[in-house]
Amino acid sequence: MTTATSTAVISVENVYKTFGDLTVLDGVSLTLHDGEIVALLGRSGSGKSTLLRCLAGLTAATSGTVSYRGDALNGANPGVSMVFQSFALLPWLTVQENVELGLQALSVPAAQRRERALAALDMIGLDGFESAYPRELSGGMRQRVGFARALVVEPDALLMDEPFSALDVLTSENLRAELLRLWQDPEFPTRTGLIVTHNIEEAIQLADRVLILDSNPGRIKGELTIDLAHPRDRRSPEFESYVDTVYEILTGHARDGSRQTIDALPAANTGEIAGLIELLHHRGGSVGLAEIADELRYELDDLLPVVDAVVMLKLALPRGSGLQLSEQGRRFASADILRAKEQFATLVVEHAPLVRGIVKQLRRSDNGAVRADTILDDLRDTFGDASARSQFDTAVDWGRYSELLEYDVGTNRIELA
Ligand SMILES: Nc1ncnc2c1ncn2[C@@H]1O[C@H](COP(=O)(O)OP(=O)(O)OP(=O)(O)O)[C@@H](O)[C@H]1O
Repeated sequence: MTTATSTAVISVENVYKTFGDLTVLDGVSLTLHDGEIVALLGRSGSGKSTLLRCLAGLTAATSGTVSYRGDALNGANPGVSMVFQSFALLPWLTVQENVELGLQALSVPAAQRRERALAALDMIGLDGFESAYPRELSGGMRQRVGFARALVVEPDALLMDEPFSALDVLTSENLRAELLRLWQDPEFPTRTGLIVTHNIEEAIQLADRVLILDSNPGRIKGELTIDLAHPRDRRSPEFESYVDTVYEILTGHARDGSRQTIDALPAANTGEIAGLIELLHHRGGSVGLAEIADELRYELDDLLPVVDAVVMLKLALPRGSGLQLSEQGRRFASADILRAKEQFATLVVEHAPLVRGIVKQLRRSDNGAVRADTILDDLRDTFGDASARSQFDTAVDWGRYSELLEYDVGTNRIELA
């Protein structure tokens, strides 16, 4: 991995991508330079995979341009290979045949295909597994095949969509380290890479530059150059300080008001919310998010909705890269269960317009009850099919806990508690 030069391998200029009414990418621009590894971080649904597919030319942007070495793409990007979270191997082909596939598409003669596939398998530590079938291999070995298949064509740039997230911690650690070793070898032909990940530490460990994507709609929210020599020590204060900075950017609340779903409930249940407040209370009221994630072994996508929820309900306030318990939060943590529920009800009515709206609807109805389907349909109109169910589940959970409402699955009715 060398210092990035200014030669652009892939450029994305002002790309918009919509699916029907949903704007997934909203004017995204980025350049992938020769010789650099870039990590793309963002919450679930922020459009990371969509952006990666635009770079690969697998999805056309609704507007804006994607160029490979100066030429605007019109179809698949000829300079890239991809590695997927799901490995995407063909189960009826051997390891060797899977790796040869990419070369077949390039019409490389059979003898050369065989030779190059063997060399790629050797390089990635799969020597001896040529005739195995994917089902005979562990997840880590299968992903090695995924890497060998992508690298055998010696692509200009490697695009990776969460390549390690289906692997256990040790296996992914091991494969990441090997990939870094390959990248540091000056003979390694693929010099440029983009990796989509949920994992902040993974991003900082691998990348020269980390881009943070905002959601609803997806925009580049922040960028961080990682100025640390390899191998990078996760426990070093410099590494930890980069982790904190990423959290700060990810949870930053300086938005320009264009969020479509400003009233959406974060997908956090009341058990998690109470648990986080308890943890903050035990820690004297203030904790860094990196520390919380570490302690709870929470992935980014587990932690951020709970953080959003406690901030939304004003139980805690964002403070730099951490959280600070509010006066309300302190009272909530010290209260007995009955008082805690009462307080939660007040906060929900005050700060969660969606739950407040449902309670109002129940009060306006003749008998204090509404069919759950009616509420789900309303949520579909506002949030779309994909998010309506999770909004419903969260609203019901918050409403039940605070004893504002009851939900009977049998009769499909929601009613005032
Ligand atoms: N082909 C499609 N048709 C309709 N909506 C889509 C399509 N592909 C993606 N989306 C929507 O676009 C949004 C962004 O999806 P995308 O997979 O790019 O996000 P992501 O950041 O990669 O998410 P994750 O981290 O969960 O993989 C989501 O709301 C998703 O439902």
